[in-house]
Amino acid sequence: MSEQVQQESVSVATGETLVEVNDLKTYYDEGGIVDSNPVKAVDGVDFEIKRGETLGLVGESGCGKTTLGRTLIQLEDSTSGEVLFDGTDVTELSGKELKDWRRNSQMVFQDPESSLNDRMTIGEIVREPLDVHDWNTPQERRERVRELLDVVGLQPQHYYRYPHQFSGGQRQRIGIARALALEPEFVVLDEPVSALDVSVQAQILNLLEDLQDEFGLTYLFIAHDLSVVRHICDRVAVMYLGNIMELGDTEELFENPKNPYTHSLLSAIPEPDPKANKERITLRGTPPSPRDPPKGCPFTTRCPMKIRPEKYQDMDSDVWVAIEVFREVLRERSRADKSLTEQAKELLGMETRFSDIGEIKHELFGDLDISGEVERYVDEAADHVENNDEAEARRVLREEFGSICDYEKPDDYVVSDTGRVSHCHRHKSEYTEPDEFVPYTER
Ligand SMILES: Nc1ncnc2c1ncn2[C@@H]1O[C@H](COP(=O)(O)OP(=O)(O)OP(=O)(O)O)[C@@H](O)[C@H]1O
Repeated sequence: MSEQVQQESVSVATGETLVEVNDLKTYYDEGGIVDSNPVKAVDGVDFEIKRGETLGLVGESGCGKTTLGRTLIQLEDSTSGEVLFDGTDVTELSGKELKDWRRNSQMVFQDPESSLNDRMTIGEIVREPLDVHDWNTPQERRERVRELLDVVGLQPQHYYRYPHQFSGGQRQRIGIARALALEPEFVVLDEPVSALDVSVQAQILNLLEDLQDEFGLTYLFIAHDLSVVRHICDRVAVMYLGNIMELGDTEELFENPKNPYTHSLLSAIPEPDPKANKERITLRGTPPSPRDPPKGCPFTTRCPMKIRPEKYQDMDSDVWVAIEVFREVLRERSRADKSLTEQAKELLGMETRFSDIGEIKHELFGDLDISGEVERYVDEAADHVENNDEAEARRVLREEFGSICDYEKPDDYVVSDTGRVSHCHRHKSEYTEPDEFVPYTER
């Protein structure tokens, strides 16, 4: 490690807020398609990142993690809301102010294979941000690059080599050196080790931890590998369909998840001890389209702990699950694009692949003992489907079987002494808490 870089290392007052995010939304509106809804990639999130901490961001593919990371550092324009860095709303910055601020926050990408320009030498790649920001003299820039190569464990003579001459782990070191060139305070690490061999992953994670201590960096660590997150993050945010469902201290959250979605996500981790008798929640179906998310809780269509309407509190779990699946099937059908042929067949009153609702009903309810009342609503919905009015079918079922989870967005509830928050109606005093509730699918 060079002298100069060591002198530049900083001590940070951990615990203070560096980034404050208020009701942030990032929608992608591709335009062009008439009446198409925007993709609500980030749909109203509130949280803070403390100076010097590593905040993990986890969730299934497509839930909005990368978009959120990119929006925080203004690589993506937000639709509304605030991103305050040290109190300044960076969504309001433009021109020179934005360019100056950008030095402060950088990103390391998942795939070191494609994120480095193969036609540039390593020296040029790492120097580029210094050139863009006209940092000091050309001589000092070259010096700085050599220091940075040293800092990330590469050799000064690598300056004139090209990315293809390096292994995946080394290329990620180059990406990290480049991100650190302008001495940022905040770095978004977007799946920084997912593309690497397991043996190399540990080296890069150690490097990131050392650099954090050395330079007082604050990280947003995006990942879908939960064991990596557990190892490296101080706190974790669990994201689903553009929302943060739970956020809190890593160990606490892994040991005792409070939100039904966190429960489901964690129960999917393979148990190292095969004898351990861990409950496994299998999530039904796929997340809804971010163009048309549920009106109430984002997780309502798949939640194994969904609140039932008062009237159906004592309903058999199998019947409840069948109704939920039936509703899901109808939603899925409305999502599937009907081909022009199918639309034509429908207009001509011919059979289409969308007309097998009787079979679906039989599959779901055939073996169950359902009450006359439930049967009436299911039949009514099926009739609407047969008459090509799927929207009406969904409405009938929503009105009868819908609950607060379908109609109202939950608040964020503080669920532990350390300030963990969870986004779920079950934290209201009148309902059973998620961690005391046996999922319907487990009964
Ligand atoms: N530039 C874009 N234009 C339109 N839609 C986009 C764009 N980028 C992302 N999306 C959509 O926004 C949603 C969130 O995507 P994002 O990449 O942020 O999710 P992610 O959680 O990072 O996924 P992954 O883990 O697969 O990287 C997805 O539905 C995605 O298809």
